[in-house]
Amino acid sequence: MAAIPVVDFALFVEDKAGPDIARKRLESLATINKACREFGLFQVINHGLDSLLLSKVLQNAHSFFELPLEYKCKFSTANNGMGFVHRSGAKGGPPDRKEHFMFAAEGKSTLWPDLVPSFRPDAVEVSKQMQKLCDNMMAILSQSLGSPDKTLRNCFDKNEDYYNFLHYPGCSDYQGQVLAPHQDGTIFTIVSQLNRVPGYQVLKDGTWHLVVPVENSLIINLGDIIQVWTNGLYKAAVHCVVANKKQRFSFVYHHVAEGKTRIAPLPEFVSDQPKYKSFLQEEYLKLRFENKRLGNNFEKNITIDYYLVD
Ligand SMILES: O=C(O)CCC(=O)C(=O)O
Ligand SMILES: [Fe+2]
Repeated sequence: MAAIPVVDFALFVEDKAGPDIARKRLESLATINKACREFGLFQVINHGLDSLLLSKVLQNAHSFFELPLEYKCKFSTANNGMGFVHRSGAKGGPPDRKEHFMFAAEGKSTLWPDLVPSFRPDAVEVSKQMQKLCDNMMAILSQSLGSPDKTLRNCFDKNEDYYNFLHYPGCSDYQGQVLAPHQDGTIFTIVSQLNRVPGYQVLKDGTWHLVVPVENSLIINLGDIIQVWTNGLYKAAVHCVVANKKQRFSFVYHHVAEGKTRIAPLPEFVSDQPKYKSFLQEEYLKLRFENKRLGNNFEKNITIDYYLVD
């Protein structure tokens, strides 16, 4: 089975020099390039996120999700997928066996659970650290494409990130998918498998690969927008979560360009014809959300293929 590469980010974030470091960086960039073309995904260690903070985030998520459903439902907003959502998934298809609590990273309007007082400060702090990692990651991904550091970052002015705490209850009598296969409508998504219970899988050449949680690692999962910018060179990861006997917690950070950003293939990645028409980020997210909510046909959820040039 093809292994999912684990990249040591210390090579990039630490201020070191020397021929050995330069060579290792080039090797890692080649590893990232291959993984992004084949899986749309890789793992990173030494990413700069505070591991103690992530263990507090896990504790907070644990404390919140074990509260009564009635209390958690006070944090449902129902209009844009933000807030608490008990079981989601496209109508007409099986519901996902999970609950989640989603926030806009700017954090303006979402209510915070008063019964878990550390939830908010810890989430705000981890989101700040994630933002820094996103900026570094954009530069590294650009380098991995053989382009200047700012190439991908110059595609948008501002970002509108959001993040999500997920809880998958343990399943003793079910072994299928608990989160349906999908690609994220993001630039990329960073996933922390908080309590290291396996479940996250990625699809490659028709086979699902389990992304085994490595201690203190994060999954970098490319989304549709990088796929469009690179005209299909880098893939958005097709991923799902499968059941585990143990309950599973994850923290997922979605790096997203501001709604008014126009998305189109970058000329440097188009040799013949652009594969995608241009569109607004907000238009795509709205289409995806409405399609999911109306769920007129489970098989026909809107994906990035909607913008393929005929
Ligand atoms: O919970 C996970 O590990 C993955 C969640 C996910 O794919 C998503 O929220 O888009
Ligand atoms: Fe996802």
